[in-house]
Amino acid sequence: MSAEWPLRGLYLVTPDEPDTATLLARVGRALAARPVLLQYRNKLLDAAGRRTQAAEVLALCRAAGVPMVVNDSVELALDIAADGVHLGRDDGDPAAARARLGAGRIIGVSCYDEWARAVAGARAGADYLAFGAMFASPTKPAAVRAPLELLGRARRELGRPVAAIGGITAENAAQLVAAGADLLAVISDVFAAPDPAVRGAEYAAVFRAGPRPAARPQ
Ligand SMILES: Cc1ncc(COP(=O)(O)OP(=O)(O)O)c(N)n1
Ligand SMILES: Cc1ncsc1CCOP(=O)(O)O
Ligand SMILES: [Mg+2]
Repeated sequence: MSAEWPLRGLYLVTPDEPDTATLLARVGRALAARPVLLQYRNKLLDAAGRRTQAAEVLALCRAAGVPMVVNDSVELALDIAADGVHLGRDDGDPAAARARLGAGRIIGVSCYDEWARAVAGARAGADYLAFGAMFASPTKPAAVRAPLELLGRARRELGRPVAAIGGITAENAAQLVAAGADLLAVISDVFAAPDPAVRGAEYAAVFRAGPRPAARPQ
């Protein structure tokens, strides 16, 4: 499936949940919040376990009409026919990923706090550029922190949707959208909530108040 363009809204990223039934129940609730994108991410399971979970989460996303990208692995994205991939600095070259995945799939690139990575990611054909951690992250406490100003600069100068990640909550989300974030990538605040559907739905109001969407890259 193709993503609604421009990409703008809640971007859910799955937690490291080893029990697949538990994960699927949480993802099912979270999808009711109507995220614009979901990333399957698991840093604990082996490759076979990740493949099983990713394929099942993808089936839920398809039923909900939500595009799903896979963290770290172009191979896994191709294997399960996911909608794309998210790549960090250790996950391979975005231009090579584009050559393998073709034009229609989504490629997201981690830029951390580095402007040069964002410029290179845009040149390589990334569909969105991700910055962060914006706040202290319960999931990744050692993640480098990125300044808020990078969001607006990337939005103005690079013509790609800008994702913010790291420690985002429904309470601190508005300042990120006001600063230029198109996508808010969230793990704990939604998936650790008593009901991910209720918590996820709290993000919608933040986007209604934010700046206009970035133009689609050519
Ligand atoms: C939307 C989004 N932004 C950043 C990341 C982090 O990617 P990476 O640096 O490769 O770290 P891991 O997620 O692989 O631990 C992300 N996954 N998603
Ligand atoms: C993958 C990643 N990269 C930077 S922070 C982070 C984790 C975000 O999770 P949370 O929303 O729980 O802070
Ligand atoms: Mg990675």
